[in-house]
Parts: sequence; C-alpha cells; structure tokens
Amino acid sequence: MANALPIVTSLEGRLLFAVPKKGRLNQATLNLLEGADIQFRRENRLDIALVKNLPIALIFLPAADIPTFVGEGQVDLGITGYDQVQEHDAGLRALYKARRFSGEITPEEETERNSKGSGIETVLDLGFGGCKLQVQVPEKGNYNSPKDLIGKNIGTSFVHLAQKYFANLEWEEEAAKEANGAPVQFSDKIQTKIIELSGSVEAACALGVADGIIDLVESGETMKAAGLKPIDTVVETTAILIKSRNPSNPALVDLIAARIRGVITAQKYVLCQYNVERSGLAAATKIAPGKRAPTVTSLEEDGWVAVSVMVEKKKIAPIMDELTKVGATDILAIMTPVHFISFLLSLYLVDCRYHDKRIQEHSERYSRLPSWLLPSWLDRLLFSPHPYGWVDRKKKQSDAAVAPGGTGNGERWYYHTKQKKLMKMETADAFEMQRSVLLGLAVVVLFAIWVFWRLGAGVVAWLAS
Ligand SMILES: Nc1ncnc2c1ncn2[C@@H]1O[C@H](COP(=O)(O)OP(=O)(O)OP(=O)(O)O)[C@@H](O)[C@H]1O
Ligand SMILES: O=P(O)(O)OC[C@H]1O[C@H](OP(=O)(O)OP(=O)(O)O)[C@H](O)[C@@H]1O
Repeated sequence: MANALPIVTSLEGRLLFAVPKKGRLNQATLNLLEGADIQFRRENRLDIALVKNLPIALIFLPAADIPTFVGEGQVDLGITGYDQVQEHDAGLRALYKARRFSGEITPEEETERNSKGSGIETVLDLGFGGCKLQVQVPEKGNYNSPKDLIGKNIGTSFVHLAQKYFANLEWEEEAAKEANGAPVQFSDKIQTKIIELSGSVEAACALGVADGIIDLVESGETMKAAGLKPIDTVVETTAILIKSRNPSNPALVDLIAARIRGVITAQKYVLCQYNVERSGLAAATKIAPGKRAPTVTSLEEDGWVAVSVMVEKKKIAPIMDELTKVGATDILAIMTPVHFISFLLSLYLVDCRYHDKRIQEHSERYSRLPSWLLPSWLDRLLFSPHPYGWVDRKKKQSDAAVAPGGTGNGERWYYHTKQKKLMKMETADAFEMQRSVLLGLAVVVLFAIWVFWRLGAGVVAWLAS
C-alpha cells in the first residue's frame, strides 16, 4: 500500500460501517449515528469518514450497493432497506441459476450456494424508511389482477424481485391449467418482460414503456399523481441494520447495535408518571404494562403508589384517558407549557438549519462572477436565493409537457412528496433537539433571574442611599 491514499491506509484496524450516501434513508441514518454518539466529519466529496471516538470508518454508498459490500464481507456493518437486501438475495439466486444452466455449476452446487444465503445477517429493524414495493397499473386500464400482466412489459428498478415475482405467478398459472387438464408449457424462461429503470419509474406506463410497474409506495402520492393504482405487494420494507457473517470486530458490532437500539427506544417511547391507589394498580398496569415492567414506589400517603412506565409516544393520549378512568391522578407525560414552547423553538431552529442546507444544496448561483472571485456563501448572502427555484420556473416553461396522470410535471410530484417527508423529518428532529433547547432555556431563565436580582439589589441600594 505504498502509494495508497492516507485515508485508505487509516482504515486499517477499523470496523467498516456502510451508510446510505443519499436518498430517502440518508438523513434518518445520520440522525441515528448522531444519537448513538458516532462522531465523524465527512470531507467534501469523500465517501469515507473516520469516526473520531471509536475505531470505525463510515463508508458512504448507494443504498442498493450496501448488501453487496456487506454480503461479500468487505464491509462489516451496514444500514439499508430490507427491500434492497431482498433484491440482492434474488439477484444471487438468479446468478446461480444462470450458472447452473450454462453448466458452470452442478444442480447440487446451486442448492448448496442457495442454502448458504447471501452472507448477510439482519441485526435490527430500525423502524424508519417504511414503505411497500407494489405492483401498480394504470387506474383506468384493463389490468385488475397481477395475472393480467403475464407476458406484458413491467418497468422497475427491482429487476430480480420482479423476475422472481412473475416467475412464481407464471408457474402458478401453468400449475392451475395443468390441474384443469389443459395443455401446459412449464419453462425456465419467463414470458413477462422486465424492463430495468433507475428512477421516476411511475412515468413508464404513461409514456408507453411499460404496461405495469413494480415500485416503492409510501404515502401513495407519487402513484396517485401518475394515475396508477396498486394491485399487489411484493415486499414490505423498513430500514435495517445488517452485518456480514464474519465481522472483523464482533464486540464492536454488538456495542453499536446496543447503542442504536437505545436511540430507537428513546425515540419511540415517552416516560409516563402517575399516582394511583394501590387497589387500582392492577387495572392501571394492565392499561400501560411498560416495555418490561413499570416502576412502582410507595407514597407517603397511605394506600397510594407512584408509577413510572414507558409508553409508546403514538399511544400516549388514549392511554392517559384510560388511566384517568381507573383512578390514576397527577398523570405526567412530560408535555407541560414549557415543553410545548421548547418544542416550538426547536422546530424553528431545525427549520432554519434545513432551510440553510436546502439553500446551500438546491439553489442556483445568481452572480455570473466566477466562484473564486465571489464564493458561493457570499453569493447566497448577497442574493438570498430560494431553494428549488427551478421547480416553478421549469413548470412555467413546460406547461405543454403534461405529466402522466395530468397533474403537473415529474419534478413537481417529486418536490411535493419530498416536502411532506421534510416536514415529518423536521418534527422528529425537533423532538430530539428539545432537550438541548430546554437546557438552553433554563440557562437563559437563570441568567435573567440573576440580572433582575442584581438590578433589583442596585435599585434598592440606590433608593436607600
Ligand atoms: N418513498 C419512500 N419512503 C420511504 N422509504 C423509501 C421511499 N423510497 C425509498 N425508500 C427506501 O429508501 C431506499 C433507498 O431509496 P432511494 O430512492 O432513496 O435510493 P437512492 O439511493 O437515492 O437511489 P435512486 O438514485 O434510485 O433515487 C429504498 O430501497 C427504500 O428502502
Ligand atoms: O408513495 P410516496 O410517498 O409518493 O413515495 C414513493 C416514491 O418515493 C420513491 O422515489 P423517490 O422520491 O425516492 O425518487 P426516485 O423516483 O428518483 O427513486 C419511490 O420510487 C416512489 O417514486
């Protein structure tokens, strides 16, 4: 490695951890790493970052490539979508099958390789990036069931899962025909044509490239805007933490998994505290049994106990109602006016942070001067550009170019779905930032009290003199 880049040589002895370099899973993954106190600084355009406080190196890769690197053992850990792992798996099986057909390997060798799997082990479901890989067809068309698509053209980025899906479907069709005594033609080659597309898959039907598509659906807005409807689900997915079969440092893998698990729990649960008469304790703990068990402590008042219990954030409101019904009092789910104000303040700060990031990454330069004369930060300061300005301008320019589904151009659907995601993400970040903001507020309040006290003391002294 005499001529190797310094960053590459410094990878030695470090656990390699692959994270999505862009796309839907990128920001949530970075938030998770921050929560797990994995500290790093990523140099501009460099896809490797050394972690400062642990012997780890982060490798920024496209989500779709992460299963390959982890499966082959070049990288120890990774975060990607379950759908990507399934696609990788289906790809490997297709490869072994092709090798068996070409005589490169025997049927026994194919079975053995398939049983070994892809070398990837799932460590943890991370809970974000949830969506479904669905078969979609035009809303106003002749296709109503997946079987109607046999022999047709299917556009997708998930070619291996699509091939597997239609191979099964075609096999089922032939088996049903055989059972009815009709002539059948079982074949290893599928009749349905799978067309590989790398993005904006929804446009394929309207443009006549495909009869149906297989693509990811979360809110369903992109699908609806493109005039499509779902007719089946191929895979349900969320982001997962994966590891290679033989990681270089298993103890460190366990440490990271434990930290990430902790961050997820903290994001998902809220501590609920209440007082209840001992006679009502059984009913109350039945309503909120906690993650493991509630903590119960006796109160000074005879016959009363205080209970602390972890409750899923999304269920807290109905649980509080139920607890009141069984006689629980002084219920506290930590959402006092101070918490509310600190949440609004956090949301404002998070929005400012993202707004600045959007301007940096998604606005055009306004000045015609070269960047060495007028750096981009000065350009932003002088001209205060708006992010995504090109979306509206492009729409005006291309009113004639009506998008599939007739609801605007492609960039526009993309922009709107992204905006909604952004709002959700900002709210989640605001909840995370809230504790620091609360601390900041407490410091400001203490400082204000001190200032008033000093002023008051000064005024009293002046009046007395
Ligand atoms: N709409 C969505 N909502 C939630 N998760 C999604 C959504 N779309 C994709 N994902 C998840 O994020 C993973 C990466 O998808 P994404 O489209 O962001 O990839 P990418 O690396 O940016 O690739 P591309 O260049 O194709 O956009 C998917 O495999 C899936 O697990
Ligand atoms: O159901 P929805 O919430 O509308 O999300 C679905 C869309 O999100 C993903 O694409 P993405 O926006 O990541 O861009 P891409 O089409 O370039 O992959 C996916 O491929 C769909 O197009």
